[in-house]
Amino acid sequence: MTDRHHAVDSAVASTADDIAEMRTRGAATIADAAAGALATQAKRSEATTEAAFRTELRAAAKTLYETRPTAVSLPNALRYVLRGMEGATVAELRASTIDQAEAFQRELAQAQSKLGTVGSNRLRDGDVVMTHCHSTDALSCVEAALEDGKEIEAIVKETRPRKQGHITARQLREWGVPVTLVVDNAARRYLDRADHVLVGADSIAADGSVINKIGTSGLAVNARERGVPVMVAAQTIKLHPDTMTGHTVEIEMRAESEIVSDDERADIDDEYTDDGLVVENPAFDVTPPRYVDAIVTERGQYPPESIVTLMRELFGETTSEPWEP
Ligand SMILES: O=P(O)(O)OC[C@H]1O[C@H](OP(=O)(O)O)[C@H](O)[C@@H]1O
Repeated sequence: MTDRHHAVDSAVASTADDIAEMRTRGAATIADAAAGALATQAKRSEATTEAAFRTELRAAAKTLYETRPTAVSLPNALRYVLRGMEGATVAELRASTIDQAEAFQRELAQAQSKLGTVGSNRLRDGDVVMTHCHSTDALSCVEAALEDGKEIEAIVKETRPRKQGHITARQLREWGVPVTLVVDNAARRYLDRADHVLVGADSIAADGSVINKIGTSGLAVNARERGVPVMVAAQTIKLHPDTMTGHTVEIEMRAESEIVSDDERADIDDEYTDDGLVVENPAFDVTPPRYVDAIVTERGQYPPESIVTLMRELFGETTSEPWEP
């Protein structure tokens, strides 16, 4: 273990593990957990100098950052908290970091609720929404519509391989929403009954492309062909500032064991010695802006092509790694 790893609190390491293993998942939830972990690091730090405290917090941020690559809400959360780390003494640094993390978590919750209000204005009484994966931002739009007294129904895609659609279905049922759960391959057939496709996002690129759970792009193309509008619910924490300077968003490749067991693999091809059978498991895909009707944020709704103006306003032109001063 390096000194850097020694400095990272065990609670931070455990939060990082939870994110990597998807026990904590969903872009907004990951951001909230990461900010909370930095606050914990600040609270528990035994650093005696300002420099040591800063080093510890940056090491904690790096540990959290290295868990999953696609949802930009994670580095955006880390950057937000570390930028608020101010003071000339350890006590001041500790207090400012904790305050900033708590402010971040408060703003995250408020943003989601504001976004929900904006998104719910697009939903009419009696509408049917088709969902993909589980997005708290997308669900906040349904929740706000229900609070307005609108009746909403849902067609929920299962979302292989991890079946986050079950989480969506459970939440919607708790709210009393009639749910039809379908396998992913049934989506096109059920689009005939849908008034909206409603999904979240892990990252939004400067050109308005939406990076979300694998299968979103195919759904959006089918929805366009069927004339069903596609609404993406994404707080501004999902805007990916690096894409303004030409960077692309890394798509996470997850373990093949999420798709096939060892036995299933051996059943297909038991020749482990060659590379004849390759199993790939990308967690996300990219939906081009022309298939998206609106990106709904806490700052209002945007056509995807104009999201870059909001991105520039919020993040400026340049970015750095979250732990860089
Ligand atoms: O922030 P909220 O809207 O909750 O979720 C946003 C997105 O995060 C999820 O990723 P995963 O399940 O962590 O791979 C889904 O792709 C979902 O659309």
